[in-house]
Amino acid sequence: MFTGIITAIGHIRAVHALGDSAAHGKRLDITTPAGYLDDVALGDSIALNGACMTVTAFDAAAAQFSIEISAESLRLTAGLDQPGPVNLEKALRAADRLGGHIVSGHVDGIGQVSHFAPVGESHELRILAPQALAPFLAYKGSITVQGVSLTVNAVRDVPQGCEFSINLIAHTLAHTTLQYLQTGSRVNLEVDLMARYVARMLECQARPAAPGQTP
Ligand SMILES: Cc1cc2nc3c(=O)[nH]c(=O)nc-3n(C[C@H](O)[C@H](O)[C@H](O)CO)c2cc1C
Ligand SMILES: Nc1c(NC[C@H](O)[C@H](O)[C@H](O)CO)[nH]c(=O)[nH]c1=O
Repeated sequence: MFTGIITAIGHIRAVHALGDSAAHGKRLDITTPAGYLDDVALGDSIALNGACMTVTAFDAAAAQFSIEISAESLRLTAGLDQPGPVNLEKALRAADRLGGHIVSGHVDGIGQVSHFAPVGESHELRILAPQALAPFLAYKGSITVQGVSLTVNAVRDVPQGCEFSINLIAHTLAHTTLQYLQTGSRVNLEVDLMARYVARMLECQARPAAPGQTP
């Protein structure tokens, strides 16, 4: 479990093939700010751009850790197959403040930036999401973009899917990789857990109960 409050920007320094075909995953070597791994142990979960990964090796003194990403996870996520900056979040501890919203670390879909420009003292970010995620996007609902917990300010259905808009404050840009986004950038999306349950309840209510089924 995560909250979507990014705690550091790391860097994917090396991407190693774990086999010689597309069915194989990759090992990523990631560096972090000094001290970031001091409370991390082998097997801990760290989200990379919103995708939960398991620490398979680490050197806290060198501020470096490795994860293995499966071919399946590579297929379902964006940007984790190449060197570059990544948003990092360690898994939630019971005593932590829930500053964002509840995030599982399972990427639900890949969106594409359709607009990113300054507006007043902040920035407007618009993202085109796949049609399958449209039922989970709502005005003032929560969404995770590249692992960052954000508030949806507008949603509209378009022929290619569902476009939503977010207001990004300077603090969020400065502390996340969202500062590097451009029109056309692909981003990992995770929809709000509550929206997922509401959609499922509505789906079940619309269906007649099976014979012998009790409420
Ligand atoms: C606790 C947890 C740990 C995970 N660890 C890994 C991992 O080490 N490697 C991987 O390829 N996928 C892992 N996943 C799955 C990965 O996050 C998922 O495939 C993508 O987010 C796409 O939905 C993990 C998921 C969770 C919830
Ligand atoms: N909800 C919005 C946020 N939230 C704060 C960020 O999640 C946080 O700054 C980031 O994870 C770094 O720690 N920020 C926005 O700019 N816009 C929102 O709607």
